[in-house]
Amino acid sequence: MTGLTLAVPSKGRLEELTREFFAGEGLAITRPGGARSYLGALEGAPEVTVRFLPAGEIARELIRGTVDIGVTGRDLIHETSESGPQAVHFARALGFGQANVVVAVPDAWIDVTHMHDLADVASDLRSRRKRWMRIATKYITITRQHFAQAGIAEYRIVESLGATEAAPASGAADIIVDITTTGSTLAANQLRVLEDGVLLESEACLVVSRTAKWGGKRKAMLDALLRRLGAEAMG
Ligand SMILES: Nc1ncnc2c1ncn2[C@@H]1O[C@H](COP(=O)(O)OP(=O)(O)OP(=O)(O)O)[C@@H](O)[C@H]1O
Ligand SMILES: O=P(O)(O)OC[C@H]1O[C@H](OP(=O)(O)OP(=O)(O)O)[C@H](O)[C@@H]1O
Repeated sequence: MTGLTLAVPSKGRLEELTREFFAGEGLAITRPGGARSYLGALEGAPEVTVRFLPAGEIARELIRGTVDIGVTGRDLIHETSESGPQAVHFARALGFGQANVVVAVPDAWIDVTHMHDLADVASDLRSRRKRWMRIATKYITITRQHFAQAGIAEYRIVESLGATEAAPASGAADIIVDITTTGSTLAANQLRVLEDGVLLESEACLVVSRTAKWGGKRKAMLDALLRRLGAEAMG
């Protein structure tokens, strides 16, 4: 395989803005097979094959080395695997898709303002109520990593794939780890971000796989493409 594979979001909030980014750099994405086709091209860069994939799949394939370059959220690289960030090179932040992964607690927990307060809540629940503190999230890897760093081990994750903010009020969990942009969903559900509760600041990025095979002419092609896209070379 001598050409380069570029994966771009096939749907969701990053799709349109990714298309605008490439067009703005003079390398418009084309989809000769029509809207339902999963293969495309970059106008003016015939060495590149475009693949249309969901953002989460792009993160997985970049880490595995089965696509060379991709556009996905920084959070999805961190969430896919703890070693994900080492398997890729973040070549350029794209200025859209901004969101923070945060720890939020019910507004009513007035004494709980920092991560270290959660450690107290967790051990209190264990010793007095004989149960674990429950965290609703779809960000399991990021939650485990940051709670371990904060020295908090007494909790259980309740996996939540949608409407995570509803979990504390419904009794499905005590607190949440989720993404927020404007904060309005958290506020509408009477939840508050801890003062040191921003676990990750994310945005859409142009990402290069370090685990792909970079022999032969492919590294030179990559360097040239990154230059055209105003992105940082992979060292
Ligand atoms: N308000 C937001 N809520 C969720 N994700 C957001 C938000 N703002 C930006 N993002 C980013 O968008 C990316 C998620 O895109 P993705 O296409 O997987 O999800 P989506 O647009 O919600 O579609 P779906 O959930 O239907 O798969 C993540 O990198 C995430 O950080
Ligand atoms: O801080 P805010 O600006 O309120 O945005 C945050 C919310 O937006 C996203 O949900 P969305 O409604 O897009 O649904 P989805 O996660 O299922 O795509 C995210 O999961 C949060 O619930």
